[in-house]
Amino acid sequence: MAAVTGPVLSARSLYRFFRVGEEETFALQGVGLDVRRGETVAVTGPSGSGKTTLLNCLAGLDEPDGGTVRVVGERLSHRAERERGAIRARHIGVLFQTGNLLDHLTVRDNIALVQRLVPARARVAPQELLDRVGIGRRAGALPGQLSGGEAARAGLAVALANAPDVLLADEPTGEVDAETERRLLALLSERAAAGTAVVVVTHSRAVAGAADRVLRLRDGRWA
Ligand SMILES: Nc1ncnc2c1ncn2[C@@H]1O[C@H](COP(=O)(O)OP(=O)(O)OP(=O)(O)O)[C@@H](O)[C@H]1O
Repeated sequence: MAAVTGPVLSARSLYRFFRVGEEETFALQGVGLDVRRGETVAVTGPSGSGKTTLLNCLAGLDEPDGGTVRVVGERLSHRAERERGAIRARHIGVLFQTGNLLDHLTVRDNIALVQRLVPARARVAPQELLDRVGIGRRAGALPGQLSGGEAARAGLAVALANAPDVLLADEPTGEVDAETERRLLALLSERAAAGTAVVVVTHSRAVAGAADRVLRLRDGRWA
């Protein structure tokens, strides 16, 4: 792959609005963001300020109504869903609150499946990833057999399975205790040191404190 100079994740002037009946919500109103390799950006903001909408657009899971998203120099926005999916599989690890685990596969097989989607690259074996997030002993469990905190950690392991260029995480430490949060933060900073650009939506002071930059959204704009 050609060396990428400049930001590995770049968003320009993102707009997104939703209409439900007569009601219009302007969820994003001209948001831009550049994240470099190895950089960790924390996004905070009150409920309804647009954090999840922003992550969905950055992940190519949602199309902005205006603006562009580029990942590793490739345009992600305004192209077919199939193409977005291929770019996401190659470059982006996603951990959202809705979960990224398939219910009928064990935790270990969830990681193995994601790893089979893209050609081999420098990545960590499933068991080692699970050991790192502290749930190595639950590798053979089905997602439905995990506690909330264990499921969050399994989700992070899946998101990191392909050593992504970009990690997008929505409240990755929302349901874990302080000791587990420290462990997950150590893993995130290790991945960042290895070159991953990390964007994390969080209400946690510890997570925001560990980030290189903290950005605050309010009513769909940077505050
Ligand atoms: N699919 C949708 N249809 C209609 N409105 C939506 C949709 N998704 C988001 N919204 C609205 O857009 C605004 C931003 O929502 P978003 O989920 O991005 O906020 P958030 O900052 O992530 O909130 P929270 O911290 O509560 O998760 C909210 O007013 C929300 O109701």
